[in-house]
Amino acid sequence: MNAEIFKYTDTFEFESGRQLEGLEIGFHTYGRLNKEKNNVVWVCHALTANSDVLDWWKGLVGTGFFFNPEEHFIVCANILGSPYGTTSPLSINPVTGQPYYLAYPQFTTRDMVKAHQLLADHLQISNINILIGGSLGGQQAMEWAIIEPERIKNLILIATNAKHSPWGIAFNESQRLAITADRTFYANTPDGGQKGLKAARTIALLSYRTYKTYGITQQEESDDVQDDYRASTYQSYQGQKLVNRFNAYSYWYLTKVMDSHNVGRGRHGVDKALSLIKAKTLVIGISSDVLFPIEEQQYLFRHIPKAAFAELDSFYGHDGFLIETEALTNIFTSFFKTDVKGKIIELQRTA
Ligand SMILES: CC(=O)SCCNC(=O)CCNC(=O)[C@H](O)C(C)(C)COP(=O)(O)OP(=O)(O)OC[C@H]1O[C@@H](n2cnc3c(N)ncnc32)[C@H](O)[C@@H]1OP(=O)(O)O
Ligand SMILES: N[C@@H](CCO)C(=O)O
Repeated sequence: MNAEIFKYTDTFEFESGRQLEGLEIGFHTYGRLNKEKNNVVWVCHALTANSDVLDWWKGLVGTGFFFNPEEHFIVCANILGSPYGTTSPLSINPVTGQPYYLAYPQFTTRDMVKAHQLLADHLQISNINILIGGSLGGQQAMEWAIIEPERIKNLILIATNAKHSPWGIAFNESQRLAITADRTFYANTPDGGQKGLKAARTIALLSYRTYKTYGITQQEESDDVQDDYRASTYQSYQGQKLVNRFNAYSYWYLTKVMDSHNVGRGRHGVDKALSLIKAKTLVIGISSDVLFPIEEQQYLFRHIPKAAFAELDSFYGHDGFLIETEALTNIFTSFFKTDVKGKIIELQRTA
């Protein structure tokens, strides 16, 4: 299903003060807004996904699943800078008549939320019953719950953090170094930096999965192999898979967005910012996540006023938030049955 496009006719101003004309936002909706306007589920997607959440979060979203279009009005918007319908570095700048590429303004998770707010207003959504996101999606959801505490009733934050860590920034910087080592990145063409992007994705994968994931899925069956290992072709395949559906410029900007994520900026610190959240909040950490270790979600749990916490015990690592839909469904079900503040939801074992 193609994304619908919302065209914003005013000038969009970024947190940095820079401006963009003719902002377009790609989005999907599923189901209908009910008469009481209280059935909205808003999904914030992560780094390279798109607004078709029914496609990439199968098992959680769709008829018969936890987020059910027959019951909920489900909305997902393609994030700023991403190439699935929203204005990105490959879009034409209406002022110059040329694609932006590296002239695209640098932006932040707060700018992403500002774009979501514009779309929510356009769709006449005044209240969001459940706002949910994992990873970069969780960073956006958290920002939104701080910026507009009254609009968000329930908040689900998965495998995410309040301030991007030096470790996460280092992973992103290594990926950008891979991209800029490919000099075609500076050519400003739609396929610029593709070899660099391929290498960058393989670096990222090492942070999304674990020693154990590779051990289980990429183990050689024979002791006699001396080259062309499964783990090697897997890396190469995954890098190319991203190149086939994404571009180096969007990737560059979106990794910078993650780096600058810090809910405490201009708000007297992270703890103070988190204390502003009014939503009933579920924080989920994944036991094997090396990119957003579980301590980061425990921190959120301790500082968000009405929070519950669940640990998802998965061998998939960070990407478990995209894969472990059955365990997530069980956790959500427990969470919505309780009103107890500070509850630790039973550990979910999947592997
Ligand atoms: C427009 C679009 O297409 S958007 C696509 C949606 N993407 C998103 O939403 C982004 C978020 N999603 C993701 O990051 C991923 O899809 C995840 C984490 C959910 C799952 O990752 P996957 O790559 O599907 O799973 P996994 O790591 O098991 O790899 C499976 C793939 O690697 C291939 N593979 C596995 N082992 C090897 C190997 N040794 N050598 C080469 N290829 C291999 C499989 O054949 C399979 O290929 P396919 O994707 O073409 O079917
Ligand atoms: N695998 C995810 C990033 C992990 O947060 C994506 O490609 O969007």
